Amino acid sequence: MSCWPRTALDAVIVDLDGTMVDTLGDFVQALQRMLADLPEPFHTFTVHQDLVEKMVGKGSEHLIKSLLAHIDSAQAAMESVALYESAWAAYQRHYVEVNGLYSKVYPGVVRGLDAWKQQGLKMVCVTNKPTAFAKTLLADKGLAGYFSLVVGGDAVERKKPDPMPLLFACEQMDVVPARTLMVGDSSNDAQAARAAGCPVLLVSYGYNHGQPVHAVDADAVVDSLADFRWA
Ligand SMILES: O=C(O)COP(=O)(O)O
Ligand SMILES: [Mg+2]
Repeated sequence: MSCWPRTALDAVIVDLDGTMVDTLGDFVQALQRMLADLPEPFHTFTVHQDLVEKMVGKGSEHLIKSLLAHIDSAQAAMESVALYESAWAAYQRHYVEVNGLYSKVYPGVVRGLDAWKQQGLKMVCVTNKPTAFAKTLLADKGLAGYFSLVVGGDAVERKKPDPMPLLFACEQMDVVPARTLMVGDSSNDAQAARAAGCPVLLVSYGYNHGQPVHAVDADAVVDSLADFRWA
């Protein structure tokens, strides 16, 4: 259970993948189709959801590189630039096709967002997903209207766990980090929040690199955004 005094917060920053939308299915599909465009041994590798769950969260570049290295680290290292460039281009192409089709909004998300909106809190989405993919997904899932801004992984120079995207979001909302709650699902979100000086609330159901989220330094953990309560 989380309890913040209403007077303590002016804004909320909400993470996307693993917090609002379960997107593992989209990632699996895009990665599987990307591999089909690459030579062996990548071509025939089968992508499983539990593998992707451990690799997701640090942006598309990291996800693609982690998967290629997992399949064949020696070859991935040897052909790194050319292999990565064709993988990246294929991934972008396929992700556009699958974005939102194999994903769903987690239970409690709409209730949680509605409650914050009704309280008049400013709301921004900060995700490591590329901005264009994030905006399309939020619109597709009926969540775009909650956010005055979407800061994707390509919007500023550094991604979470760096505090830069959170500080940028606070600047844009004209709020101070200490009065801005970061809501996320992983240590990336928590570390970025701590470094920016934001309080942090984590959800228990997302992707924390395959690690238990309760071990992460956070102010509170909830099983659903609908469980958020004011003190
Ligand atoms: O694309 C990713 O790496 C996931 O992004 P998010 O958890 O920051 O939304
Ligand atoms: Mg996330």
